Amino acid sequence: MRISIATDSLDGVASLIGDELERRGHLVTRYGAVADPTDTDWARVSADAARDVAGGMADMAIVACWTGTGASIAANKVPGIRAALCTDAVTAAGARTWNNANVLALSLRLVSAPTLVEILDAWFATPASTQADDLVSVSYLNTLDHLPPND
Ligand SMILES: O=C(CO)[C@H](O)[C@H](O)COP(=O)(O)O
Repeated sequence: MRISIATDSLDGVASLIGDELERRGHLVTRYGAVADPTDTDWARVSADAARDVAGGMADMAIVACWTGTGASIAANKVPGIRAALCTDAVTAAGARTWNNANVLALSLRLVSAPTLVEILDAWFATPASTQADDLVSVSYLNTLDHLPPND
């Protein structure tokens, strides 16, 4: 797969994300600190990676910051993106199954190297659900991109 990744620092597992993806045979595009250590704007670099997915230049993205919250919020601002902040493999599997998540957001504070491997194992092994109720929910989620606030 083509996977865009972004981090706002080189803390924790930041550098391992791209290395682990390449070890699994994915084609990785790097944004933010993992491309240039001085590029630390979590909002912009997360949106850059998410835009690759929305624009069809990447199949998925992984965005990370210290908490994971800013990275996930920024990615979710990009129309077409369903970013999920995951701290363990069970959450990652659920994000793929129920949310058809196309961006994985990570906390560099919370995710250790072994947990990163578990999360990636679950993320890539789990397809999106084809159950009718899940398809309805994800379809509704996609309409939210185009609704004015409060509608
Ligand atoms: O978690 C984050 C945003 O959600 C950032 O990684 C955090 O704010 C970065 O802090 P600093 O600029 O002090 O390194």
